[in-house]
Amino acid sequence: MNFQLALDRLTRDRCFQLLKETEASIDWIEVGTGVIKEYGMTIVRDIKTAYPEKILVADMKTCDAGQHEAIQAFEAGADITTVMAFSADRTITATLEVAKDYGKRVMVDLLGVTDPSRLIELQNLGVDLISLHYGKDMQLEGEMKENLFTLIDGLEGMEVAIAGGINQHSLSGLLGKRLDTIIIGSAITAADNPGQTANDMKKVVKQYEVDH
Ligand SMILES: O=C(CO)[C@H](O)[C@H](O)COP(=O)(O)O
Repeated sequence: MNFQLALDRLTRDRCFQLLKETEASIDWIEVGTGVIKEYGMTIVRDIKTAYPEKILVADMKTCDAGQHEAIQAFEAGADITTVMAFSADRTITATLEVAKDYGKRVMVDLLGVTDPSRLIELQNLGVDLISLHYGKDMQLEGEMKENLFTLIDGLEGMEVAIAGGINQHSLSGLLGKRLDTIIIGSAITAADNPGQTANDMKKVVKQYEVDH
């Protein structure tokens, strides 16, 4: 299972400091949407240059102009760019076409999607990587709900990531689910000791994998 660190609502210096502290525990680095809005594609480029061996996810949250934004992300060194599932099909296929040209990937963010039939449509469009997402603002109403998983009931042939307020307490409840990537942001980035927290959370995942 991949462990993805989401860098959100942080300064550039703090992003690099956090990466230094957590790099041994993380597999994928996500440059968060707000960080990209603040610093542009330069920070995606600079993080990829500093950590070329890590898979870099540019959380572009594209919802239109798919071709243009996918080119921006991949030219900056992203390995994966994100697109919103509610976008027009043409937006999604445009990003997939660019990803194919670059030999890169698209992660489709399911934020706001409640109808499982959209998953079938996405699969038919050629999507092979999705993220279940319980949004930052939704988190103000409580923790991620179990019904998020009904979207992927019986789904095969797609890699699944999950994000949304996952912390040390909720992590273990996710480990039995069919997940390929666990995305963790503030539980690590706002921790007193981010390096230790990332290490502890990664250990829980690794131990689960050894036991199952
Ligand atoms: O995409 C995001 C917000 O839109 C975040 O990257 C994702 O929610 C993970 O961060 P956190 O663990 O703090 O919720």
